Order: sequence, then structure tokens, then C-alpha cells
Amino acid sequence: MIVTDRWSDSKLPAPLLKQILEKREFLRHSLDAESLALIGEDAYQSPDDHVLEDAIVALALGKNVLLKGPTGSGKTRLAETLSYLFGYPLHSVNCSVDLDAEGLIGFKTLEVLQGQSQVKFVDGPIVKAMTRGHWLYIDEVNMAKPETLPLINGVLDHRRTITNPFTGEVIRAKEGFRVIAAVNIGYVGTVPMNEALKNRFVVVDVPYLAGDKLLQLLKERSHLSADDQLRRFVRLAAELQEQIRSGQLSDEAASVRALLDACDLAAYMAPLRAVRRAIADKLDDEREQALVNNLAETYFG
Ligand SMILES: Nc1ncnc2c1ncn2[C@@H]1O[C@H](COP(=O)(O)OP(=O)(O)OP(=O)(O)O)[C@@H](O)[C@H]1O
Repeated sequence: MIVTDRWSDSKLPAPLLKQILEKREFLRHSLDAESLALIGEDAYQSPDDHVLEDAIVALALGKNVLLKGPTGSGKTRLAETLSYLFGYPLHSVNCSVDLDAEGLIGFKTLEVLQGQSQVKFVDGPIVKAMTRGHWLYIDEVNMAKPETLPLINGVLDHRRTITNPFTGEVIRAKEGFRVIAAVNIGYVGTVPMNEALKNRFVVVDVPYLAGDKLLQLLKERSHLSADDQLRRFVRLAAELQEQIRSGQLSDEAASVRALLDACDLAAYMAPLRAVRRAIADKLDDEREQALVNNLAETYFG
């Protein structure tokens, strides 16, 4: 499967599309086989005509893009696919760990050169992306600590500059620099996002794949090949999403990541056991585990 095919009937403005396609053509010749296998053949599949295209248009116009969606809906894969399409390397940072200024900007260290020790600054992901004109992916941006937010806000600002608190240097982003951020927003239990931060983004919702598109993904990317079973998994996924919407299950129950795991396992073990191991047993609540197992029973029992 090649990404180009999906773009032949694109509704994007012709010059923009041409620019992107030319870039990708160039990349296909210059990237090593491993990177191509990762992005080219494992590209993000858009649930409808708009998710991928709207993100492309926003980024082409120089906007910051916020990907909003439940866990395992493909946000990271979408960011990787976008950076591949445009041809800019992606530097990632995750706000859910104890992220501080050093984790974002970098840190000072001692370096010994010809017997002389000297202080050297090791660039963090923000500085790398800004100074090289690359892209920055900020995962779980709504989890950033209050003291980290001003740093992120500064980067997103139209001036695209930040002052390195460790060196006093003013860092200006090079042409090409873009920011894609992601938030895990499920049907329930959303962590609110700081207003000033939210304000600096164009939002693209990233829902779970469903129906034929999900079937296609499971067929192409899991070990399971039996069509009948794959279709049952798609129906189970729809049911799980329904239960999440009605508050009976927590969001992670319908993660496409977990579904891919379940299909992989089901190629080698009974599907009920595959669902238990890949989906049900990961849930904390025993009542939810039982619900998933019962639903699986109706499709695979
Ligand atoms: N629409 C999609 N197109 C292609 N792959 C997808 C899609 N949705 C999910 N996946 C697959 O599901 C797995 C999880 O995707 P990914 O890590 O991008 O999700 P995420 O939304 O970033 O998750 P999290 O919020 O938990 O970090 C990956 O293997 C990815 O390839």
C-alpha cells in the first residue's frame, strides 16, 4: 500500500497538493527502507475525508495543530504521517511524565576536550526542533505542569521565540518549524486544558476508525486473516464504543491499539481468550472486565 494512491482524488488546492506530493516523491528516494516501511506502509488512515486533509491544510498555513481524541485512536501515527508527508523530522516530548524545563529545552553538562573541561549545552526537543526548522510533537499537552506552560506557550506564540532560561539565549524558530500537540480526550473523564494554551491551536478531532475502514486496517496490519473473524472484531469494536458512550466502559476499552493486539492474538488462540488478554484484563474495574467478556461471548461464543 502506498500513500500516494489515497491522494489521487484529493480536494486540496492543486499547488499545495503538488508541493506535498513532490516532497514525498523526493523523500521516497532518499529515505531508507526501514523509515519507509514505518511511515509509508503504516500510514495513518483517515476515518473520513477531513481529519488528514484539515491537518495538512492547517500545517501548510503555518498553524499549530492540536489532535484531540481517545487513547489509541492514531494521534501519534497521524503526527508521524504528517511529518513524513511534509518531509520534516519530528521531535517528541511527553508531558505526562515529570516534564520540566530541562526535559523541554535541554541542560548544561561538562565536556572534556583535549584535557580541558568546558560547559556544553545539550539541546532538548524544543530547541532541536526550533533551531533546525523541524517539527515538535507534544503528547498529552493538557497534563503539562503550570510552571511548564509558559515555556510551551512561548513556542506556540506567533513570534516563535523563547528565551533559554539556562543560557539567556533568545531562540528563534527556523522556517519550517511546526508544532503538533495531542490530548487524550475520551467520552468521559476529560482533563481540561489551559485556556491560553488551547487558544494557540487549530483543533483536529481524531475519532476511532469504524466500519469498513477499521476492517481494512485490521486486515492489513494484524496477523488475523479470516474475514469472518475480522468482521466480528469490527462489530465488537462498535459495541464497545457504544458502551463507552453510555458510560458503561472506560475509554481505553475501544482503543484501536488494543483491538490490533486482540486480532494478532486471535490468529493463534481462541478469540475469546484473545479479547480477554488484549482488552478485558487491562481494565481496572472487574465489572467492566465482565462486560467486555460477555460482549465478546455474543460475537465469538
Ligand atoms: N486511523 C489509524 N490509522 C492507522 N493506524 C491507526 C489508526 N488508529 C489507530 N492506529 C494504530 O493503533 C496504534 C495506536 O495508535 P497511536 O499510538 O497513534 O494512538 P494515540 O492516539 O497516539 O494513542 P495514545 O493517546 O494512547 O498515545 C498504532 O499501532 C496505530 O498504527
